[in-house]
Amino acid sequence: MNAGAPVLEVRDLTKSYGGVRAVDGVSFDVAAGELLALIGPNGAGKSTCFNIVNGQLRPDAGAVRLGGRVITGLPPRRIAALGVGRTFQVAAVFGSMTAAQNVQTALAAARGGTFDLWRPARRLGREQALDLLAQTGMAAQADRPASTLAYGDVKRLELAMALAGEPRLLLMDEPTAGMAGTERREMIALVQALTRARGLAVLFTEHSMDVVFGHADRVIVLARGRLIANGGVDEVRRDPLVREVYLGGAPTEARP
Ligand SMILES: Nc1ncnc2c1ncn2[C@@H]1O[C@H](COP(=O)(O)OP(=O)(O)OP(=O)(O)O)[C@@H](O)[C@H]1O
Repeated sequence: MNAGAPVLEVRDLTKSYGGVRAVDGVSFDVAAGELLALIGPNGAGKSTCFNIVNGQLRPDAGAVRLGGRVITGLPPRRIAALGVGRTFQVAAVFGSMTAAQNVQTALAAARGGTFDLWRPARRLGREQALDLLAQTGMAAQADRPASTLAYGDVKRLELAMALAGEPRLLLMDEPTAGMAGTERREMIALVQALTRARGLAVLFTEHSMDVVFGHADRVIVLARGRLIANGGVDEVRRDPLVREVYLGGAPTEARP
């Protein structure tokens, strides 16, 4: 990695679906240890940006660099192996496996193998899995089948699984979706603590504005595929254009 280079550099990304320009000349960076929120109205282009960064979609133009290296157009598995993890709005875990076995599966996948419940190898990675579960507040749930876990715990498990790949960059689709009050605040505080402790770069989408403005280090705002703001929490919250198109507040001034 280049000394001082951001973990993620997105430059002039453009992607159209037929006549719809879903992402239009978008550029931003994410640094190590930074929690960056990507917000915008429905259809603004957030998922399209995520899918380009992790290789599920090819942009029409523009570049994505990870640690200074161009990764645009590489297949998703390759990009994951280079250190890009992702968690989804609807968690993807195996319900019949325990929490620990789910993390062991993720550890095995990160090493390019498979986890076999029925062979002696089933203890492989258990200690490391337990460590990751402890880091996400799930130590007491390690041996429970994932199907019996509370919703918030499934999201914590998914986070432990994402960390199994030792990502440098973690993309999180609405990490607190479906959670209320205290659980939501605890989840984002956990993500924030892991970001700091591991020097992770985290890019997350989120519809809860209390989560975004209470915890993000910086906020970028998309509207109809264009980046309309990029700055600190207070700066973005006060931005008249952001208020007009997204936050629903009265615009205080027009922009050229
Ligand atoms: N596969 C597709 N085919 C055609 N149009 C698409 C496709 N995927 C997305 N779009 C369009 O591209 C635009 C951006 O969509 P995208 O899903 O990236 O936005 P988003 O900000 O993630 O929205 P949401 O918050 O609703 O998930 C929208 O107008 C959407 O209808």
